[in-house]
Amino acid sequence: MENIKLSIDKAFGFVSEQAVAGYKAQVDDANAALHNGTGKGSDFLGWLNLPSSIDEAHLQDLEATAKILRNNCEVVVVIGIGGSYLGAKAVIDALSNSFDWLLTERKSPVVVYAGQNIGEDYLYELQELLKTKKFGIISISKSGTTTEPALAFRLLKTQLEEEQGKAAAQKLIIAITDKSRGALRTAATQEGYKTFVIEDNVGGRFSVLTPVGLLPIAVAGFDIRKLISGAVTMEAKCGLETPFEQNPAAQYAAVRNELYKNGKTTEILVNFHPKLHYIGEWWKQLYGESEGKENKGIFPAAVDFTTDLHSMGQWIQEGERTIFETVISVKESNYTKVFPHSEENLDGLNFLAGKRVDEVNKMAELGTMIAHVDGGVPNLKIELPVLNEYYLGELLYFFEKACGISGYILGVNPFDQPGVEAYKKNMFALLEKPGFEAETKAIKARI
Ligand SMILES: O=P(O)(O)OC[C@H]1O[C@H](O)[C@H](O)[C@@H](O)[C@@H]1O
Repeated sequence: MENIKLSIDKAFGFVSEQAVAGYKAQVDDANAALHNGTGKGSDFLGWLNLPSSIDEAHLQDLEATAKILRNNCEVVVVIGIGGSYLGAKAVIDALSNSFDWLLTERKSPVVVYAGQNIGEDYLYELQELLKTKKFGIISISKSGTTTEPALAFRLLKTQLEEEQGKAAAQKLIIAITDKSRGALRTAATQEGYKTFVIEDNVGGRFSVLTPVGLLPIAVAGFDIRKLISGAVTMEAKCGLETPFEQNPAAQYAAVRNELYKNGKTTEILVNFHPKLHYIGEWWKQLYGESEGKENKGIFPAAVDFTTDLHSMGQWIQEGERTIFETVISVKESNYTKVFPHSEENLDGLNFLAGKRVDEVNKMAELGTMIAHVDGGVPNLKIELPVLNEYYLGELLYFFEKACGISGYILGVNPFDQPGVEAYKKNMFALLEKPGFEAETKAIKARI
């Protein structure tokens, strides 16, 4: 069976193969530190052996819960922010019909999201729409105290209870949170919601293969067993037994650190498949929060090609030479669409007649890679044989493992995010949250 494949040879005009190979000892140490729990943040390594440790009872519980929502809801609102929604959205978008919400003969509820912003119009419009739909809620927050999802949950819980009555609403709300701490846990216990636990040792951005990602993905009708099975394959392939040269996570971690050392301070994750946009968003959180600290870290950016070649393409081709690209390429499309011949040939496109759309896309991909490498942009490539649950599972775990190794090579703790607290403190001070009196006074004096 094929696996996702990493190619790093198009970086070698910019950094030497020898220099990348020279990371072997460091990478092996980093990988060992992860597996032995001897590195920074070692109390957050629950994701490391997670795929292979998921048991049948847990899967059945997830599937049974998903079934209740699938049978009773036209719309399921996933409430969460950051790691508490990006993984689910990335996988669901990657696997869904591009026009999912317009499909009339539905087999699965439409999954929508809330609590990932504080948009008043967004929440108003969502609530208006939900007045006409049978809906359920999956409320996700590891800490159980994050403002954005808490706010959305209060609004939507109230709406559901008013529309359905408290007893019926209770059956349509699932909470995924800490086992004992936080306001969401308190509410779940008090109201008797079905809950799933996010273990202490799994950070939000590494939680896609916990119920945080798995339940919404199952609700959307996708096969979480295949997703996990792909992740299990990658867990073995990126494990301690695999030598540096054959370990994709080790190779990716090594080459991106060497590129960084040589002034490539921004990594752009590229896709040529519109369904992968949110894989880029998930990846940005994973690498941004893991590596961006102590005044260092590659800045993670993402683009959708060919769309963004007509906007960001100029900058990438000729702007500051501090970037490299990591291209996610999907080898085989799921469907076939062939360009027809035209007698008039008014658009001059007869040279494409008989070719598949994907062949044009692939030539765009190849042409872009050559142009960008020529223009001074190192290119890495990750190829998925096809877009399905299994290879997405491989991809997600590959990125997680590489992130852990890469963060250790950089010398940071890849599993904390102290920097995100600063805005929260200011927001609470400005909103005069009880307990923030001194901060309120201090910040008001500054504005
Ligand atoms: O799941 P929660 O505790 O609500 O956290 C949601 C997100 O917000 C936080 O501020 C962190 O920066 C993220 O790492 C986290 O994924």
